[in-house]
Amino acid sequence: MDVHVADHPLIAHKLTYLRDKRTDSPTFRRLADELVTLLAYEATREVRTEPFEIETPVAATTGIKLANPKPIIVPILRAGLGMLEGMVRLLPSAEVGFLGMIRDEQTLQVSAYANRLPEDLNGRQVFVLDPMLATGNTLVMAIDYLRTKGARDITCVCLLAAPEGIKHVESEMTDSDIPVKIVVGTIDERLNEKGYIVPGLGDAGDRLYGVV
Ligand SMILES: O=P(O)(O)OC[C@H]1O[C@H](OP(=O)(O)OP(=O)(O)O)[C@H](O)[C@@H]1O
Ligand SMILES: O=c1cc[nH]c(=O)[nH]1
Ligand SMILES: [Mg+2]
Repeated sequence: MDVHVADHPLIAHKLTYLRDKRTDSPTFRRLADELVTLLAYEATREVRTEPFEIETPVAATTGIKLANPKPIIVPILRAGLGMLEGMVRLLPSAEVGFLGMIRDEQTLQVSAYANRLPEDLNGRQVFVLDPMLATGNTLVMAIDYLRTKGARDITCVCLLAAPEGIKHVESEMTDSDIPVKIVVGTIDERLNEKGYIVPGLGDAGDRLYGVV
C-alpha cells in the first residue's frame, strides 16, 4: 500500500489551527476545505488524462485533459462531507457518490447506514474522503464495499491518521492485487484507549457539524 504523508509547512500550519480546541466550527470548516485542496494536489498526481489538441493565439499545440470516465469522489458521511467542496473545486467534472458510516464509540466497530454510488465502478478512479483514519475500521469497510462495486483504483485522502490505523488498513490489503493509496496530512502519535487519535483534533464530525 502506498502511503504518502504530506510534508509542507502550509499543511502543518493549517493542521495546527484545525487541532486547536478554541477553533470554532466555521473556521474548522474553512481549514478542512483548504487542507483538502492542498492534499488533493498530491492525491490527483496520477489522475488519468488524455491528449487534447488546442490552438493558442500563437500556435497549435497538444495539451492534456482529464480522461473519461471521469473520477468519482466519495466522501464518507458525516465528516468526509467537510472535504467535498475542496476536492470538487479541483475536479469539477468528477461525479460524487456517498457512503454513510458510523463507528460505535464503545466497540469501535463500524456500520454503514447509507450509500449512493454508481452501480459499476469498474474503470473509475475513486477518491475517498475521510478526515480521520483512527482504527482504520471505517476505511477498511469503505474500501471493501467499493471493491465489491468493481473499483480497482482507490485513493483515500485523510487529514490525520494514527499509525495503528494505517497498519490495520495495510494488513487488510496484503492479499489484494488492487493498489490502494493513502494521502494524509500527517501521522499522529497513537490511538488512546477510546480509539481517538492523539493528539488528534477530537471528533471531526462534531467539530464540523455539532454534537449529535
Ligand atoms: O478509523 P475509525 O476508527 O473507523 O474512525 C474513523 C471514523 O470516525 C469518524 O466518523 P464517525 O463514526 O465519528 O462519524 P461522523 O463522521 O458522522 O461523526 C471519522 O469521520 C471516520 O469516519
Ligand atoms: O480521533 C478521532 C477518531 C475517530 N474519529 C474522529 O472523529 N476522531
Ligand atoms: Mg464523529
